[in-house]
Amino acid sequence: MTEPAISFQGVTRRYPQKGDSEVVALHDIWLDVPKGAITGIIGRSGAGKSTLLRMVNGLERPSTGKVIVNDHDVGAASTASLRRIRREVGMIFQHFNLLASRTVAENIALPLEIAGEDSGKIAPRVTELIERVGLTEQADRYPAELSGGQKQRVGIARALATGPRVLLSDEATSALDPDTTRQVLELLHSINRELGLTILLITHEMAVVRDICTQVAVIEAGRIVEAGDTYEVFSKPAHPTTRSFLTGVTGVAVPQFVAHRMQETPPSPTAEAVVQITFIGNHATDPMLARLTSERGVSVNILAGAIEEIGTKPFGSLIVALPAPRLEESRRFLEEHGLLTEVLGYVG
Ligand SMILES: Nc1ncnc2c1ncn2[C@@H]1O[C@H](COP(=O)(O)OP(=O)(O)OP(=O)(O)O)[C@@H](O)[C@H]1O
Repeated sequence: MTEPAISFQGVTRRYPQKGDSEVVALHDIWLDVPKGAITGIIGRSGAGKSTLLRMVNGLERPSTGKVIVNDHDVGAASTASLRRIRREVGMIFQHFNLLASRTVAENIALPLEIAGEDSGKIAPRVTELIERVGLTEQADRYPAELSGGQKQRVGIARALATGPRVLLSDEATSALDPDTTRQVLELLHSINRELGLTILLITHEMAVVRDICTQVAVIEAGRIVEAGDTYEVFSKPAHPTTRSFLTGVTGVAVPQFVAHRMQETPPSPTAEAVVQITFIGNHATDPMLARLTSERGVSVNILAGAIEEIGTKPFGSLIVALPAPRLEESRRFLEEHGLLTEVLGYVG
């Protein structure tokens, strides 16, 4: 691998609490973020995502270990070199963090003013950035007059103003509706491609990872539990946390007529188990379900399903009902053939 853009080397972050106790927000993190890629860090609330991201621009410092960004040791940087590093690392936020009293153009100009850029150079640079994010008509509007998606475009243009090599994204689409989310992710993707910018984003949504990340790291209780190429991790998720993020990602739901009857344990000896089956790549479910019936004599009832793509590769989910007494045997059969299964409940 070529030199990584960001390298976490044995990073631990402790927060002292009252008395002798402490919170260990990050525990011995080793992670390389490749140059020019889009890397996603996914984890539940409190897993340590923000702490990890904030290490990259020096808003947090490691208690032990090193964070190397474009060859700078950020944790050990002086205030002056931290200022230089921050020019190379842009950041966008869930709630945009725009100044309400400044127009779109003035918000985007701000980092250039702070960096002491010549005033003659600021206006053309701002125009170029506004064009890049598609806000030419909104240049003189104030944040309150913009939609959420437009506000995030201003955030992106502002983060790009000083020509960073790395862009950090802190849940940048969490406050947006699905259509706007898709547009903002497409913009990030095109910036990554056209400027060769390294993007490191944190999210709690696997759909964001599926849509634009080529690399993913799963974080749980301050530890990286799984990391690698997105498609590889999606194809062979080893950790239960990764699997639970994956089974939720297709948005396939149990139909209402089943959902309202579902229970946590089998209500009768003839009950059926409702199972979500997730499949990736070339594992076609149809033959596997047909084989479960023909070879094992298990009848399978399909309740819902959808197929999507990661990059150009298929990724799908089915919800089926099958006889509860045959559940464990059926799950083993499907999992041995590369499908993921999760029991959602039982119906009588
Ligand atoms: N300044 C702080 N002082 C004490 N504890 C902190 C501090 N910042 C974070 N923590 C703790 O560290 C852990 C990780 O927090 P962090 O904000 O990094 O998680 P997260 O994955 O970003 O969560 P969320 O998605 O909810 O933002 C949590 O247990 C949190 O309470």
